[in-house]
Amino acid sequence: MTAPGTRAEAPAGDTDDLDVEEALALVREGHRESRDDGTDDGAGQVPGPSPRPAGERPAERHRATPWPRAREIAARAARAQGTRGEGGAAAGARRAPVQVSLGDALGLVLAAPLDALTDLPSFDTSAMDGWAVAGPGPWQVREEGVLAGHAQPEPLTDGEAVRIATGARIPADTTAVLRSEHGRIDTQGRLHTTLPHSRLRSSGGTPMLHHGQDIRPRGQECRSGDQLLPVGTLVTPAVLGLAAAAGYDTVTVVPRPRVEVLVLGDELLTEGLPHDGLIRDALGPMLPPWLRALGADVIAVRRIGDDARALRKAVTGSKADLIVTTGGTAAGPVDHVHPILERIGAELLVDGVKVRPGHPMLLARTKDHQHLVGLPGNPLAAVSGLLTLAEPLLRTLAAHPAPEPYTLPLKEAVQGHPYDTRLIPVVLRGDHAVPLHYNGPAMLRGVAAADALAVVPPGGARQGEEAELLDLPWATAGIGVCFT
Ligand SMILES: Nc1nc2c(c(=O)[nH]1)N[C@H]1C(S)=C(S)[C@@H](COP(=O)(O)OP(=O)(O)OC[C@H]3O[C@@H](n4cnc5c(N)ncnc54)[C@H](O)[C@@H]3O)O[C@H]1N2
Ligand code: MOO
Repeated sequence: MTAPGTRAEAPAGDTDDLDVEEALALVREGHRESRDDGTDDGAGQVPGPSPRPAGERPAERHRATPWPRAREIAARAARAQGTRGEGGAAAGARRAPVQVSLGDALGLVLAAPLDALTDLPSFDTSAMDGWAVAGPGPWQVREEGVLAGHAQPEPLTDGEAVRIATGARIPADTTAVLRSEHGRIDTQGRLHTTLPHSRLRSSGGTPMLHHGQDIRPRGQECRSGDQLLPVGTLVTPAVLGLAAAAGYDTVTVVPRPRVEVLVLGDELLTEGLPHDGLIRDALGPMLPPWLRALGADVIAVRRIGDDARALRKAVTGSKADLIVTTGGTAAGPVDHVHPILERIGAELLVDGVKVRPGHPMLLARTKDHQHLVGLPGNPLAAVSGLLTLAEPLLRTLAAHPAPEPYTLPLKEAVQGHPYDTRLIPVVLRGDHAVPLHYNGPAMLRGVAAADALAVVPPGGARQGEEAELLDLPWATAGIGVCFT
């Protein structure tokens, strides 16, 4: 299969390729070989297989969910709201549909069909600038012309013409519109057609325009009440245009899922250079726009530190449909996410995923109509959790269709994890996915230059092997479109 969009069509050696080369050079610089002890830091291509990856608790392997299954669970979890248990019937109590103005509807999904509120066009309309004519020519031309937006003009009588603009109302008894480039007015003020004979129909030896030519009849596109678009349609700029043309001021849509981000960790700085063991918070700036690109309304970003009580209060007090936490998912002394979830009686739907990076990610139902995705603190592991758990869940909540899966051959072999799926940042060049370096769990350098993440199955992938790709939102939709 080929990648969607223009990337696959880019001919080798064009300027797009230069951009990609620059990106590749950037992320390849300083390339080091992977360590062979299985604790690769990701600066090299990929780690070698490791029989027991560092830091993994033995019990975790039993609990961890295979990566494809984790995505399915996340996608279904939002549908099963109101029903305890992961499977839950699709009794999906989604939030009630809302009416929003056209200006606020972009990127949302129609919750009611878009039925025409009027005929389109709503009156017989001239398709061209020229003359409305009645009967065969030549025609006597009226003094007053008809412009778009004007009142209904007087009916024409046979042998009469009136100057008319594109979009203007057609006078009653008009037989055709003669385009301005196809007419000539003689010295007596009579209009003649200059159309070549082959374009004319003969009627009783008199040349005639085709009946109805260049007239858009009322209801040509739709009649009032016709369904223009079904429930589930994504509101694009074209849908906004159609809705406006069909008489809508507001549309009924599935509301944006409300998301609250809780950033955990006492070691995080929000400005300046890292110092004294403190580091910059990379997730606070990254997650809100990324979540918005996934269709969410980010209602709050809170910094909780490593304070268990504050975390509990923030979770239990949240009005969001989805709470996203960062860090604190592992088993360290200040990793509070699991204990808090247990204490508040949350139901763990996914507790660890067989994916690298990001295996400690989790998904819980905190209460009816509310879920929590726990992203690991390592930044690329957090990206992995975002795409594995948050993206499918938000997609269901927002009623967005699942993207069509697609694959591309890998330009280079990628070593795999022995048991787990790997997600590797890639750039898409021509019809190949080129794996990027700096793909370690704590690194964003690779993904910041990437177009997509390649899904590498347990055991790895050979050079030329087709790999499933998860597009990054800005690589397909453009930065201006998707962050509304
Ligand atoms: N005993 C175990 N230790 C660890 C395991 C494990 O299974 N058992 N898993 C390792 C893996 S894999 C990951 S990933 C991390 C996940 O850890 P947490 O989710 O608990 O995250 P933290 O410990 O809070 O942080 C990990 C790492 O990431 C840095 N961090 C945290 N938040 C941010 C942020 N907003 N911006 C930038 N960097 C952040 C943090 O300083 C740590 O360096 O656990 C392993 N350990
Ligand atoms: O391997 Mo972790 O899941 O460092 O990201």
